[in-house]
Amino acid sequence: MNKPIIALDFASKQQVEEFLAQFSEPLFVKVGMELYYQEGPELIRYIKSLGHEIFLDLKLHDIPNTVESAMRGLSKLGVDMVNVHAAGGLEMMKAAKRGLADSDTKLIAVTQLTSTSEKQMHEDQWIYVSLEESVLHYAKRAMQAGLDGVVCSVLEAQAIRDACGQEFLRVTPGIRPAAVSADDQKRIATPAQAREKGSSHIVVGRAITKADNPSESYSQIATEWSGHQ
Ligand SMILES: O=c1ccn([C@@H]2O[C@H](COP(=O)(O)O)[C@@H](O)[C@H]2O)c(=O)[nH]1
Repeated sequence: MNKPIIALDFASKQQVEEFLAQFSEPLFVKVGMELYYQEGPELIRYIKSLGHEIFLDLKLHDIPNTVESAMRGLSKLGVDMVNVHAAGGLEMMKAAKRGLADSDTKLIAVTQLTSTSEKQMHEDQWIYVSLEESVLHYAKRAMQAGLDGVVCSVLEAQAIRDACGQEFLRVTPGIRPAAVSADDQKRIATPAQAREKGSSHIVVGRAITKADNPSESYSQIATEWSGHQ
């Protein structure tokens, strides 16, 4: 079972240091826009030096040439996973993959953000199919482009596994243990539901980072996710 991915949604390296000091084991962490835009590649090198795996969640979405060049730069960081928006299209996703050609970094595509409801998708994007159909369409395009998987919610993970196979990654944020607030997330599920419904990875931020005891919260989530309760 893959480790839960902890979203390090912090504003500074100091906050990251204080947070990571509470853990004694190697972790799988996610660095997103908030942290990377403030601390940059140096922070990635620091986290790697501690022995943690890294998902660099920058969600690239631009013309193919720009994305390919950006990915070529990111490939030098030696992170474990990066991503693009599937809405950027097949050619953009293929370009992103070309940019990573000389690295082992896995490339996944965001389908529909877990903060998006079906109603919002209709109103904001004018995509008039069901949310699951839209996510499945993006997943199939990502597979066609040669990507390693997608970011989706737990609610679509099983359908993607059925359509794209077990090896195609289903990385699922929007994870909320029972009784934890949904915040801005719309398509949420518990760690146990993620396991039952076919997620390959779960991404957890505030339920751990804002907990009174983050390492205890992490252990409880990891236990529920693994099914060894
Ligand atoms: O569809 C998506 C894609 C990325 N995210 C990111 O995951 C974490 C979730 O944080 P929580 O505090 O557990 O809600 C956050 O970094 C998002 O940028 C996502 O939520 N949904």
